[in-house]
Amino acid sequence: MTKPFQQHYGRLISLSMPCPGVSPADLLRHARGQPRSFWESARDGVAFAGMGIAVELMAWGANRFVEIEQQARALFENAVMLDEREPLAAPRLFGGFAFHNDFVPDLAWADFPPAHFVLPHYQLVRVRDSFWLTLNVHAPPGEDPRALAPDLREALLAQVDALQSEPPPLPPRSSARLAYPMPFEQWARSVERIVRQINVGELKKVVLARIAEASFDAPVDVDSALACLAQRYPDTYRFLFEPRPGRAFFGATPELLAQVNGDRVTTMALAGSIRRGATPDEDERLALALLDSAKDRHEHQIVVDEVRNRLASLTRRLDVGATDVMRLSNIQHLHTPISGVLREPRGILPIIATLHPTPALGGEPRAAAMRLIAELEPAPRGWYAAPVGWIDRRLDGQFGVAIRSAVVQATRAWLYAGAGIVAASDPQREWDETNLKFRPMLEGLGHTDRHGLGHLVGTRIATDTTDRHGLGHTDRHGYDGSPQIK
Ligand SMILES: C=C(O[C@H]1C=CC=C(C(=O)O)[C@@H]1O)C(=O)O
Repeated sequence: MTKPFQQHYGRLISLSMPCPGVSPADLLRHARGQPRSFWESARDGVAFAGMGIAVELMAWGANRFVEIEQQARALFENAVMLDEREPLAAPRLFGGFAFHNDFVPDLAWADFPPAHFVLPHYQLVRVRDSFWLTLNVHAPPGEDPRALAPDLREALLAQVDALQSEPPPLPPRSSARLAYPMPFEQWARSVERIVRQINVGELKKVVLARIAEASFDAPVDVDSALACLAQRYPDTYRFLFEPRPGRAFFGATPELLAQVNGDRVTTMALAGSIRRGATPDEDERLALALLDSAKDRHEHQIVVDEVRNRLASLTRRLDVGATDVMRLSNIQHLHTPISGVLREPRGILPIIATLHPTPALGGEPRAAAMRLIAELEPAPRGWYAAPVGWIDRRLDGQFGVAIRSAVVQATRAWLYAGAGIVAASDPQREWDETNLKFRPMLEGLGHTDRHGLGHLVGTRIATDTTDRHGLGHTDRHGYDGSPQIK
């Protein structure tokens, strides 16, 4: 595998230099009209943006995780770093996977193969207050990489210069026309069918999703949408994958699928939801109701148990933290942090392959839930609810679960939202919950917030099942925009 790949592509060479004053958002604006990628992590203050494509990796079918791993290994094995000053500026692949193993791209997803990663030609990283630009190229086979260094440095300097100029203005936004192709009656029938199958013991849980279709008079302005999501949903992972101009998948997900750094793995269970309150008191009452809800606890515990089971044989230590409430502007979720030490560190991809889809997005048992999802959902999920993120040279990386997301084709966008169905689910409540989950992307796309919750910025309150006094923190830190309390 390694050899043919390298013969075909030559050898990867990377060079970085500081790029003061140019943010990842600026790079994206300069890169309009080219392939673009973006990742901003909720918790560690690091953001990446990519422009152009130096290398792309693709794979199909159930084996797509292994094939991307092999291709990434081959790409990075003999890579030459001409500069090693800022580790986060080292080359990184950005991309993601389709939800279903047998996904065949169609309609909305025409430009999204079942697995697709790009190494950007130019890659910018923000690390706290500093900015680094990296140039990734392939030396033709046989070429001495170091001999190319002076030319590459010159090209990189010219790019830093170009990026330091004013980015082009954002176009005016046009308002969305919305359509929801699945009528409530169909949703209700599907929920009832899942509940029946749960009641006869065939299943424990299935996550059912639906779509909102938005159309605009002008091309969808992803840059403004990402800026709005960063402001309104700071406690999320924001991502953009735009392999062709105007063909984009983007979102602001609160859910980390996995992060691997050497032998450390971090993940979470996120399932069980309730709305935000209109006042701090109501908000707190709702958080307590969520923690007390047998239905939501059960829905959540299925995810915790399954993540624990799947990671058990891969880890020599696994810590499941206390369940707390994650608060986002639109919704509150039950959340359990999970972390561990891997027996055999082999990077992020085997972990992703093991975890995807967790019962927060698929169901339990997995195979039966996946069959039912394919049968009941009229349109394919594409990359919705699947892993999206980045892979570094060591094959470590960070992947979110691509929920609170939309796929864009020029003037149209398809938004996705799902809800976990368990025995005690009520069709109307689950439908309302998906409406709450559509809200971030609708806001991002310029649809106004009619529910007046604009003042509630993402916070998290610390609680556990036995000791709820952590809820008191909201009084002191509540609605002031602080990204996280813990
Ligand atoms: C499937 C989605 O959310 C998942 C993540 C958090 C809470 C969920 C729930 O309560 O149903 C879902 O499992 C979605 O946002 O489309």
